[in-house]
Amino acid sequence: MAPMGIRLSPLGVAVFCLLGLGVLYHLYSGFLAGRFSLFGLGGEPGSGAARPAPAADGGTVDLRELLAVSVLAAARGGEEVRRVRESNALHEKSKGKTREGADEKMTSGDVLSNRKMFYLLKTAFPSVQINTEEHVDAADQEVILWDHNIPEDILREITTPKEVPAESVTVWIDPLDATQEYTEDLRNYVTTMVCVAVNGKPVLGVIHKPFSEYTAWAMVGGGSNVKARTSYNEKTPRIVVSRSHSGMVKQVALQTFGNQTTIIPAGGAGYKVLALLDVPDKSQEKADLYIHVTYIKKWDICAGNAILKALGGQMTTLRGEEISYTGSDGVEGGLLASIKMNHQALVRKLPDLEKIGHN
Ligand SMILES: Nc1ncnc2c1ncn2[C@@H]1O[C@H](COP(=O)(O)O)[C@@H](OP(=O)(O)O)[C@H]1O
Ligand SMILES: [Mg+2]
Repeated sequence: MAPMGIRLSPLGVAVFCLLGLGVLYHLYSGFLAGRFSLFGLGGEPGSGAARPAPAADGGTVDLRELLAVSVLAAARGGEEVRRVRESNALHEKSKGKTREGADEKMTSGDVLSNRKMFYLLKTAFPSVQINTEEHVDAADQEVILWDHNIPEDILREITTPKEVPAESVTVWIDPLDATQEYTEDLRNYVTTMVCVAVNGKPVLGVIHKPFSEYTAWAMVGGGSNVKARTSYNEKTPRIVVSRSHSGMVKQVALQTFGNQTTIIPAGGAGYKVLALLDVPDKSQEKADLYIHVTYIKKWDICAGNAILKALGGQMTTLRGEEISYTGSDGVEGGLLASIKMNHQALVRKLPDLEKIGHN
């Protein structure tokens, strides 16, 4: 007999215990951990407290938080890129040669931007795989803390957290796209980029222009701060192509679309994707298609691929194959990027890369 005459039936006690166990399981499976980090309980803004360590199994990450950190990382990296350019202390080096024999350049802008971007993302999300264009010097670590602030425009577009398993995530960083043009002081082509792939599919993309301080971001199935233009010329498209790794791209473009087609040579894969979109930056040229025929790396293209995909466009190899953003760094089959067009019809028009000898 319980106090005050309340009788506890054995069945009631059993149901109560089962409910209690259910609640404990829910807590243990990380539900609250995700919510706590979302509301900043993992570290008060500016307190210097790091995000709580992930669960032993890697736990989950919130893609909305990852987007906020990616936008911040692209901007912080961009500050380094600008500072180095303005101080004129580029310390230009060659990392080696491309397959076509061009110098693969690296500058202090690439190295310092890489350090900021990598450590900002790594400190906020220690359990995710990060692939970056430049070597990360472990002896030169920097703990850069995220203040857990999610910018207003992201909160407005993406109204709920999006949790995914940490082990499904691959982050790709390009700390300075268009390094060749950076060394030539062609500042408008330069971008910093972050991309997040989930199970190899590009899901988040950030492209930042350090010299005009414009940032485009998008999440597939989430939202974006950039959109497609209202119309594109599919018949005689203006085609944006590489100015420093062009290979046979002009011949391919003219052969496919005829001599009336305008070719726009430009630096940077990030810049060329922005050329397809409705970007307010006045110095940004506009094009209808982006074609690349030589070898290229995943950090150069993943952010653009994610943004195009989020806005209903596509980036594929020239044969129309999807690109998987896990595993190896390189992409062999060239690139075709389009939006508001019949992408597969464009693929059918293009000649086979093998037949044109790759470059
Ligand atoms: N054939 C090739 N081999 C290696 N990297 C290439 C390449 N073609 C393009 N890229 C890289 O892709 C990015 C865009 O190229 P482009 O400006 O020629 O369109 C540049 O990145 P980085 O500047 O980050 O090195 C460039 O180095
Ligand atoms: Mg690059």
